[in-house]
Amino acid sequence: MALKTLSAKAAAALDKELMSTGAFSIDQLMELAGLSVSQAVYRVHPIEKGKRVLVAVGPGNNGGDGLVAARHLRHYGYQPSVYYPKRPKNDLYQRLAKQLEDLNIPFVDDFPTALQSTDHIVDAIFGFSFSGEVREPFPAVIQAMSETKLTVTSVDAPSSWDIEDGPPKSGVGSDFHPSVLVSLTAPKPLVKHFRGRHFVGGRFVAPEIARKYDFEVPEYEGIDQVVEIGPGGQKL
Ligand SMILES: NC(=O)C1=CN([C@@H]2O[C@H](COP(=O)(O)OP(=O)(O)OC[C@H]3O[C@@H](n4cnc5c(N)ncnc54)[C@H](O)[C@@H]3O)[C@@H](O)[C@H]2O)[C@H](O)CC1
Ligand SMILES: [K+]
Repeated sequence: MALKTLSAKAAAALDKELMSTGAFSIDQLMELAGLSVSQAVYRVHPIEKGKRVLVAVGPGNNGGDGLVAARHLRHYGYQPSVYYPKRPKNDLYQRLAKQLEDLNIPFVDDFPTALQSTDHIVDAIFGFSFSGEVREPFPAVIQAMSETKLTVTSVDAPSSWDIEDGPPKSGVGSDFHPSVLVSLTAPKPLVKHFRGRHFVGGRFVAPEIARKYDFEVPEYEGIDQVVEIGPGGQKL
């Protein structure tokens, strides 16, 4: 039996509800989402496999999750670097970036070059609000992640994939198949096209809210912030 999926529309509505009637702030949700991502990276790519992690950060909250993950990874002993070409002026993102600067985490300008000297990649470019064709400057980044032999961990969605229909039929992203996916709160319909290691994270949903949105909160163990499930969302 597979976990129920959450459409892009339902995921956005859930986000809104958590931050209104749910009484969460975006900072809290993003902190827990990014913490989940850092734990998934620690599981699939323990430090002994190489400390360098390149985090590709997009302009929205998916990018924010990536910034948080980079901070936690640094505290675990990794050496993250961050590609962050479109920085919103919003106070939250500025604070997250400042926290990384204070940890001496380098910001890199050229993603394909930075990819030559890393051990692992985190794709935090786009999540459930992505639509249409990938706009500049991200096509070259998606292309580089499609071609690399390194493990790519995608946050919530492989960036460039349609949230309902998966990889584009042609062009940028059509051959992007990350090895790892961390679905936040619940898998999105695109997971039917995913073949790698799959985790669910975002351990902050009350049972009542999950019931309302018709998805299941997975059975997290102990203090874990992620649960590994099957590629298409099957329970393991
Ligand atoms: N409840 C949760 O699970 C939480 C999830 N979080 C994360 O938030 C993202 C969704 O964030 P949102 O800000 O709504 O959008 P995105 O980051 O997916 O992207 C929006 C961003 O991207 C630009 N954009 C859209 N399409 C394109 C395109 N074709 N080309 C270029 N740019 C594009 C758009 O303009 C915006 O700037 C979710 O997936 C989770 O990762 C929260 O962190 C916590 C709660
Ligand atoms: K992503």
